[in-house]
Amino acid sequence: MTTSLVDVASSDATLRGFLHGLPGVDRVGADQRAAALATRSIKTAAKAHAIDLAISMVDLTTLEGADTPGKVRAMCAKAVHPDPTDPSVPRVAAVCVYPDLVADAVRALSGSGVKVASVATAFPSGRSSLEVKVADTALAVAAGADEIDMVIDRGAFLAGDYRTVYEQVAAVKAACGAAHLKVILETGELATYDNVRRASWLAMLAGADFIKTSTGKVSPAATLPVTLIMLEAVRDFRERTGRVVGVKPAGGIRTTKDAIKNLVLVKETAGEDWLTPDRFRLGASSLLNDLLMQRQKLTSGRYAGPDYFTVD
Ligand SMILES: O=C[C@H](O)COP(=O)(O)O
Repeated sequence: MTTSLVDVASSDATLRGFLHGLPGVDRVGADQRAAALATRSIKTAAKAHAIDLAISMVDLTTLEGADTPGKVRAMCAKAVHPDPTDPSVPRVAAVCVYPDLVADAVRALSGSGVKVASVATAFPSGRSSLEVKVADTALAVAAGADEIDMVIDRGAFLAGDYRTVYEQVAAVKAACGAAHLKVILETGELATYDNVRRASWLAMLAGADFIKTSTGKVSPAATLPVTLIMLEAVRDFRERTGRVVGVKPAGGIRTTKDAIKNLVLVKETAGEDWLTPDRFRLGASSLLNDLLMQRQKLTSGRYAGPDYFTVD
């Protein structure tokens, strides 16, 4: 990290000064650029490649109060072999579950190469003490989670208390040990694009390995302009510090078209370097089946019937 960025977090005033000194986001420009990139058409060969890449980037997610070990085991089987009749379909990147279901996912995925991600830190609201957030994280990691998806304290952020957010992210990062930390900004609650840029930098300064748009519980979730702003942030952060941070849009991504629009955005904003599951994920509970259906349509020329794939 350059000296200037190390110093940024040394006091409340320097942290605030740095975040408020970031260039403002041109709202109209960001909306227009995202909309223009979303209309790019891609050739059939590129589409086949994009679908497999998107499958390999999916964090297959279930975050419902009614989740059961059985549902998680079924999801894990699908994560490893998305289409059991076609071994050429790649596995997904990770499954994402509540902390109490991590052990079930770890058992079901043993040796598969699919990572286990767990939400933590009083997901989705983030309303608990730092002690509880750290314990929530430590328990998920002890149960075998490879990745932790934490939520920021939006109340503190919006009140301008950046120090609290910074310290919470840093403490949770320490509790992660070797596990990777994704920091959820919940952009639908951040009110402005400038805040999305500030929250992205704040999370990265505090140690995030990934920045993630949303919990999936708040609308709007992963919009293209917001993902664009976050991709610019990781690009600029690497330029400034040499450190690579990933991006995970999550929430409301349901179709192959949505996934491909995201991949175009990655290529045109952060660059091709980011087109890998180590640097880009798609958090989604019900995207995978559409990717599988479109993949089959490309290979066989026709769609499978609606009952062909198991329910996401
Ligand atoms: O982290 C992922 C999200 O919770 C998934 O949201 P979704 O159900 O809208 O796909």
